Amino acid sequence: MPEGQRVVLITGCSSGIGLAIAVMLARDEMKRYYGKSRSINRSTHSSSKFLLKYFEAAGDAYGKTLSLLTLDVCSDESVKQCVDSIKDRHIDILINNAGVGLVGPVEALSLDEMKQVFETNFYGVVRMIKEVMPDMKSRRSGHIIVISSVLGLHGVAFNDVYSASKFATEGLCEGLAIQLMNFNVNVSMIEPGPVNTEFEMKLMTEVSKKEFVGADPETLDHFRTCYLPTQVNLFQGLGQTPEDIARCTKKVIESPQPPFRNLTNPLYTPIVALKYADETGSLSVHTFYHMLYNLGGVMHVTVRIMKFLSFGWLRRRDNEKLIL
Ligand SMILES: NC(=O)C1=CN([C@@H]2O[C@H](COP(=O)(O)OP(=O)(O)OC[C@H]3O[C@@H](n4cnc5c(N)ncnc54)[C@H](OP(=O)(O)O)[C@@H]3O)[C@@H](O)[C@H]2O)C=CC1
Ligand SMILES: CC1=C(/C=C/C(C)=C/C=C/C(C)=C/C=O)C(C)(C)CCC1
Repeated sequence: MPEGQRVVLITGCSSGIGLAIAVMLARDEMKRYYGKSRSINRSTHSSSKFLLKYFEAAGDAYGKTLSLLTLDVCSDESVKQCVDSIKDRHIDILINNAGVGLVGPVEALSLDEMKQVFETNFYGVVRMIKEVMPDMKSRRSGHIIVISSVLGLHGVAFNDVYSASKFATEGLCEGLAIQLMNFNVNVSMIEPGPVNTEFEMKLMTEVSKKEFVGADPETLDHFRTCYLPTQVNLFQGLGQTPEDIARCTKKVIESPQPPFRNLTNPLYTPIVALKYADETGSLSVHTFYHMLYNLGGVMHVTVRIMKFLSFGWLRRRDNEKLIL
């Protein structure tokens, strides 16, 4: 690896945001990054299909500034093997991106499903950090990045467990960010709203297969006729691309003083701000209730309201360029 290059380990690169970040860093025109990306983790995945997509996206960066490793963030052994396989275990930037979603009424979800979400989204991050952080501390240099979510900052109906896993990760990292300042190690959260990746498709496929036994008919009706159409409209109306998130992540990596919190979607910022505008929580709970149950059927109106609200917000931010 040439002098001055920084080693980046990104988890969950077979698709979406992880793949976009890996490709963007590997193609850095100044060749400042050498990427180690986690590849195939499960037998359910068609590895040849994935590799084809990966090679296509990486182009001639593959093998030069990008290579693939196998990693399952749910396995202690796999995490250790992956980090051990890197020369001198030297990782400058760890990007925790691997994650899974879960939607549906809580009473109809099994504890096993919930544990799997925490195993990946929370303990997966804990495992990676435990393996990489001690070396960063002793070198007194490093950057830990987590692809969190706006759902790590506020709850959304029927996303309760996914949101809880991201809140847990935010709590973990907020504490670490403070401790690690003594060791010159930075911690940054990237907090996207909806992003158009396979994530939503995977959720919708799961939903179509489930009967949600245990939920009463009224709740199930709210889920199917209010929530799901709202989610679809929101992804269409406000969804960012994985490349948008990759650009934001690269900007955070390259910042001399990387911020801890990084919302990626200015259109979504007012939604998050509601929570902080009223410390009792009533403002956000009541607003979300009305947006879902009274305006859900006309979600395009809600999206317009969100764009309108963010317009005032954006005028105060001189570096954003947005077409509404
Ligand atoms: N899409 C969205 O709207 C948003 C996504 N996020 C977050 O962004 C991150 C990336 O999601 P996104 O790109 O959208 O979704 P994708 O489903 O496209 O990508 C998720 C990636 O995580 C990998 N992964 C899942 N489980 C494991 C595991 N046990 N070990 C290693 N890798 C694993 C998947 O690999 P494989 O398929 O092989 O299992 C896949 O590469 C997630 O943390 C998600 O929570 C945050 C906000 C919004
Ligand atoms: C229903 C509903 C909402 C839905 C938000 C959603 C569905 C966000 C999804 C974010 C994702 C998928 C993040 C991934 O990490 C709003 C806008 C808060 C307004 C109130 C009603």
